[in-house]
Amino acid sequence: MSTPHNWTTYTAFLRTSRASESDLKYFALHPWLAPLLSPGSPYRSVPFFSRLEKGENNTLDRFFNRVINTNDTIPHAIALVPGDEWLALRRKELFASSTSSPSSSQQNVTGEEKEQATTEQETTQKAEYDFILLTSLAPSLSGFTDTAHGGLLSALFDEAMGCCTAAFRNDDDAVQELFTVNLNVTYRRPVPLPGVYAIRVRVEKTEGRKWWLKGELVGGDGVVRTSAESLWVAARKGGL
Ligand SMILES: CCCCCCCCCCCCCC(=O)SCCNC(=O)CCNC(=O)[C@H](O)C(C)(C)COP(=O)(O)OP(=O)(O)OC[C@H]1O[C@@H](n2cnc3c(N)ncnc32)[C@H](O)[C@@H]1OP(=O)(O)O
Repeated sequence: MSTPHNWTTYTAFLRTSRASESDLKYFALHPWLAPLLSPGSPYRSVPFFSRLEKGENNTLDRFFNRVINTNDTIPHAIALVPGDEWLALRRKELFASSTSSPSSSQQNVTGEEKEQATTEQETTQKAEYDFILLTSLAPSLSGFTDTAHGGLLSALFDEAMGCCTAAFRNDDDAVQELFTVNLNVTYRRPVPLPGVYAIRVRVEKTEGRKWWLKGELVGGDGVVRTSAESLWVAARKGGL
């Protein structure tokens, strides 16, 4: 077991963490990932939160941080997140008309503010996706021969989407924890093993306690092999 990561809040974790040199070196070997990892990229490379050890007495994320955190399952995984400025603009965009705004200061965005946000978007580096998971998938994740198991792919989408929603919640947030209530995965093409893949996800819209997300998995050939749509619901205030 590795040393537990010393995180306090997810926002602080995103701001202060950097993906490990060994993971970065590994993914940099794949030329198709260069635009995402280069200094000019709109994304920052951070550790994949779910993969971090949370401590012997903390059972959070055990599936991701222990069971499939091995050389013959997922040897390498990192997350790419947009810069703070772009995330702030996306927050404004997503919660402008929603009652599930992540903080009271972001509620009731006026037309003028929307216009300002649009101008800011033109000057801030645009990120097409809200969260990207780069992952290597090793042979022991097979269902059919040398092919990733569909259930594993669903779990990867679920986790990437969960991390994506977490980035939009502020630490002092009125929004409660979010849960997947529906995850619809379309298996378009087999996902060969071993391989390196990007799972890129985006929040499509929010409405009250409900958040809709979309995602797709691609490899170096750019073919969308799997896609997913999900609905997340924020727990009622005061807990479940
Ligand atoms: C430090 C932080 C770390 C951050 C890192 C994060 C990484 C995390 C990664 C984690 C990744 C792992 C993630 C996982 O694996 S999460 C594990 C899998 N998910 C669950 O276990 C969730 C189980 N479900 C529940 O507990 C309840 O349903 C909750 C509490 C979520 C809502 O129950 P609640 O009683 O409060 O709400 P409601 O029933 O009134 O519904 C509310 C609204 O939603 C609509 N609705 C509901 N269901 C569906 C449906 N299926 N299709 C369409 N619509 C649906 C419903 O009609 C209603 O709409 P409206 O009538 O209001 O219009």
